[in-house]
Amino acid sequence: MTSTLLPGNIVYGGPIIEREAQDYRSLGQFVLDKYKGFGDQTVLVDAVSGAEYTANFMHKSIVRLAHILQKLGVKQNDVIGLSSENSVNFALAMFAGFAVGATVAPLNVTYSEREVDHALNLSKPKIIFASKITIDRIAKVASKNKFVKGIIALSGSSKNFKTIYALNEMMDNDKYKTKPEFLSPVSNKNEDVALIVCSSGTTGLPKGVQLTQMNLLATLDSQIQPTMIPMSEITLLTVIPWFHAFGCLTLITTACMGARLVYLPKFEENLFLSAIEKYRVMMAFMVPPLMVFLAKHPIVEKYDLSSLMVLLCGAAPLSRETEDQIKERIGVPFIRQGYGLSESTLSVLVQNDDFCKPGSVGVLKVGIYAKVIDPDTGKLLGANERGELCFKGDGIMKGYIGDTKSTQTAIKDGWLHTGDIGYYDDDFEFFIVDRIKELIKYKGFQVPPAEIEALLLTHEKIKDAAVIGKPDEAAGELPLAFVVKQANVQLTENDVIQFVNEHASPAKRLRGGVIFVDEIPKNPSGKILRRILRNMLKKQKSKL
Ligand SMILES: Nc1ncnc2c1ncn2[C@@H]1O[C@H](COP(=O)(O)OP(=O)(O)OP(=O)(O)O)[C@@H](O)[C@H]1O
Ligand SMILES: O=C(O)[C@H]1CSC(c2nc3ccc(O)cc3s2)=N1
Ligand SMILES: [Mg+2]
Repeated sequence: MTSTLLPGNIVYGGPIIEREAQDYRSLGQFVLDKYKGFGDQTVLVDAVSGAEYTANFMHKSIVRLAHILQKLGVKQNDVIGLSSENSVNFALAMFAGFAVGATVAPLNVTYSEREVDHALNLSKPKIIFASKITIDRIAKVASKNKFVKGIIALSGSSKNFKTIYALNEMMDNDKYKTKPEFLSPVSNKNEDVALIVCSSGTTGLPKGVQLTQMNLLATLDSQIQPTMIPMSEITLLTVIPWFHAFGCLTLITTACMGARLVYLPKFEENLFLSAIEKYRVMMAFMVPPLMVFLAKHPIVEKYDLSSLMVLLCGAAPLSRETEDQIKERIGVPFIRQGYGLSESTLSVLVQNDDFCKPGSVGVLKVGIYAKVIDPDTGKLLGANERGELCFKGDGIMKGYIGDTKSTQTAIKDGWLHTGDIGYYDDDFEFFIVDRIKELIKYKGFQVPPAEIEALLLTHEKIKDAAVIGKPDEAAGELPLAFVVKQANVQLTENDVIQFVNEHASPAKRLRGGVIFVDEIPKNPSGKILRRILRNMLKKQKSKL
């Protein structure tokens, strides 16, 4: 599939050839029918317990839970919160929510009480599913928010809320005896919101991104394309949290494709590697910190990772050097980088066999339009010109919940303005430079921190790195690096500064200095938390 250039420098990924999901009455019905069709195939594997779940089991359990939700009074377009680590119950709760036509709002499990309160007040769920690691916090915050009527414990329990139901009791209780089938209500596909995902909160407070039934169904149609190997024979691995758009959408798409998805509730070095070995994983969903781990960590050598055919990486910048190191070290034949946002449902750009230049994020997916504009003047730019990336298409969100102002800034004439700077080359292959908000301004030069970070990661004594702008009266900002050393190595500030001087243009030199740290703060989807680094810098300065 090759992109085409439309009048006015608009690039188009081509039409979706086969419509299937979009013609369904609802997302919930589509998932139910798919699971039913996959019969006794194993579709989910818990890599910690080793438990395996068939599509029949999923179908039966979703039908039962959907009936239970109805008996608890959940109606079409009611909102259901979902706060859990990756687990089979997460999947059941979400798909049962879809089955009754509810809006599912996954919540980040690492949120503090204050953040949970913010997120709940965006989506205002009537019922919340919570697991043992989050239920106390959820219950406490829910008890202060009248719109929450009940909590369903996926595991664990809490005394902080009066109406708590235990999932396993309800699933076994005869009182809830149900029919073997469930008919999902017909949805108003362009209006009804299926999912509210929270954006990562990299640039401010997380926003509640509303994805409609159509956003999801059309995205499924663009994903479900014939593959060389039947999907039923493909084993995938994911550790990306399902509460995040990337994790959540990959769960939904793999469920509808009938692949075997091995999941981990959280990242643990040995478990991640042993799961690949044990289940002969062919494809894994990755974020850059996981890629750096595969490229650099000594224990990787102890495992047989020869089954790995494809690594799919997104959510933050991945350098070509890391890509090369992985290819060399473990011989994974294909690394496919993609680019997406919570606001775009899943990725809008992804590499394929024909378009996979090192460091690129690939080409437009079918159904997606793109344009690059000058962020200051709004002027349309052409090939090889850097500017703000904007996207249009069926996956673009309906808007941010309860925030018309931000929605109007983000979507203009149907175009999603991403806040990311990038360009496409003569083959319409895209490259991300950095976020507009994160560019360092040194004497009028725009310095992308991601580029210096990628360079630092090539240094064999550097385990991890992050770069920010240090405020400076004369120059505006000076690039400053936070560096994590590899274990037991000698490395000085001057070594790092010299290394960058040798390999980068003058504006990128680390004139702001180097700070050695034990760890780079990142969120669960692998994004560097620059706010925390800026605060660390401020504190250091006030100590001096
Ligand atoms: N392959 C990639 N390379 C570089 N950046 C990427 C890639 N994929 C995603 N991103 C970044 O992730 C962003 C989308 O992430 P997400 O929707 O999770 O929230 P966020 O933008 O980090 O947070 P918030 O919008 O709340 O500030 C994109 O705008 C882009 O900056
Ligand atoms: O579509 C794919 O094959 C994979 C390759 S990487 C990818 C995505 N990356 C992101 C990043 C942020 C986000 O909100 C969604 C996605 S999907 N999708
Ligand atoms: Mg964003």
